[in-house]
Amino acid sequence: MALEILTPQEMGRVDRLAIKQGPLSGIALMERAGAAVADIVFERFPDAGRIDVLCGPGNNGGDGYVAATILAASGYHVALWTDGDPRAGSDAEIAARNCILKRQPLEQYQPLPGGIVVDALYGAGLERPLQGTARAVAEKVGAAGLPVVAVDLPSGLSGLSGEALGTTFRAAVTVTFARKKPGHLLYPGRAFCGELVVRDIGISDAVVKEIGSQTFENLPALWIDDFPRPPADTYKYSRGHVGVFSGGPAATGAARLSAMAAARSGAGAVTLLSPPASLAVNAVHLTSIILRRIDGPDDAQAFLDQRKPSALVAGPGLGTDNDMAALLATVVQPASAARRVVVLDADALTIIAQEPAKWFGSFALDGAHATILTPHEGEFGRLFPEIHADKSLSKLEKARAAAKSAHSIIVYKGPDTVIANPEGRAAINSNGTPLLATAGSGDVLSGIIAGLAGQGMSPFEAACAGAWLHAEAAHTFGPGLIAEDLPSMLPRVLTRLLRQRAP
Ligand SMILES: NC(=O)C1=CN([C@@H]2O[C@H](COP(=O)(O)OP(=O)(O)OC[C@H]3O[C@@H](n4cnc5c(N)ncnc54)[C@H](OP(=O)(O)O)[C@@H]3O)[C@@H](O)[C@H]2O)[C@@H](O)CC1
Ligand SMILES: [K+]
Repeated sequence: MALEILTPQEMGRVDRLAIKQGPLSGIALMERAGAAVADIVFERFPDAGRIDVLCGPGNNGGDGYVAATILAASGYHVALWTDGDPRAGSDAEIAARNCILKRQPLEQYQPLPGGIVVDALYGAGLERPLQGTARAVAEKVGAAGLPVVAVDLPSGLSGLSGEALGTTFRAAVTVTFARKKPGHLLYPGRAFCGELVVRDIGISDAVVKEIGSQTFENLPALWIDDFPRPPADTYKYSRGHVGVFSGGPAATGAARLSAMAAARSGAGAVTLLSPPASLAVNAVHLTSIILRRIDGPDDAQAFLDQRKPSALVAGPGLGTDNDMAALLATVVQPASAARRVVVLDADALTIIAQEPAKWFGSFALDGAHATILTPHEGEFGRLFPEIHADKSLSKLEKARAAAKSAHSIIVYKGPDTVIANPEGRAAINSNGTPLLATAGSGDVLSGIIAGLAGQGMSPFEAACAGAWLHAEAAHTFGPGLIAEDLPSMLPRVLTRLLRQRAP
């Protein structure tokens, strides 16, 4: 499965390399791209009374000329509207020359009921907000509510960031070529794209590989080979031992959600580390989860030394007072011998945000240990205020910059969660659901990630798999979901996932 995500710039390099290596020329690729667009119109709108194809001056417009020619030859009533002439010497100029339809000036276009619009104004080359006629037409089409088939990207949308640069077409279907672009998966771009279809236009996987993209769609193929597979002779502690820190008696539920999620993810043993005041309430609610009293950093250290947990979760319901900061300092120090992954969320992130430089300096990431931070939007802003405020960076680039500066894996949560490591590898999650916007959902995610990392999955892969499983569990439960339901959905999701895996 093709997992790479290409920035518009990388896609340009892929196009050029494919053309250079052959056998397909630029115009041959464009003919395939235009044909793919026409195909989607046939499939999705077989009864369209009228098709208005809007062509810009670049190669995106070139795809439009090709699609218009094919649609007209197939008997559709097609009208062609152009915003200037195609650039001289471009493949679009060849496509326009081969198009027998009469060109009409875009400023004369008026949306008509019953029609559909093919938006081939701007694609990967869009560099600034739509202006003048293009902008007015985008507004008119939006107001008329006509179905739009966008070529490569809805015009007005940044393929790099998913931001609307200004007025933007809103597509029912977007047809892109070879690979997805970040703007197709990052919000608000994902919403502007409607249904996203990726079509092969004859660019080989080898050419894409040569570009060396470090961004991937977060699908099981990205991490399934590293997914925990316990050997037949395993025992509970060799299946991973996760420690989860509980806070005071008023907020114990969050840590229990994490603990249960770690257990349901396959960790062989999970210990809830509880302050004395919370022992009774935690005990009432726990059965298979081990409960251990932790009265300050020395007890925490003793647990780490004796039990050598392979993963820890700290933050959910932890509290933010000085005692908890001292406890956290013990938790995050690199383990000397044991391999350990520490997942930090919620209150732990609040503590860290008070002195980020100090904490980030102590986060090890050397293959044996790793720190994984799972901030939502607000937490990300407090942890990384400068990166967060930098309007020139996309969410993807922000996650990467944060991972580098914090020496950590970052799970930048949201409807388009981005997972990044300090070396620049990143994945964009594409199965998010609004069902996950519910209290306690993040605590479950931390637990799943720790559960997987605790079983020996590489930390970046564990973070990616955790984000995917979390959303999949929500989809599986459906409406009415509360965080408690997520761990109990995991067995079903895992069964489905592992059934697909090759033996
Ligand atoms: N053979 C190939 O390579 C293949 C390419 N393919 C297709 O090509 C598309 C990329 O083509 P592209 O690079 O020509 O970019 P495109 O989006 O058409 O913009 C063109 C120019 O418009 C300008 N401009 C920018 N913003 C503007 C604005 N707001 N308002 C006004 N003008 C604006 C800017 O030029 P400038 O005015 O700055 O000189 C920019 O360079 C890609 O999306 C895919 O559909 C496929 O067919 C596969 C084969
Ligand atoms: K477009």
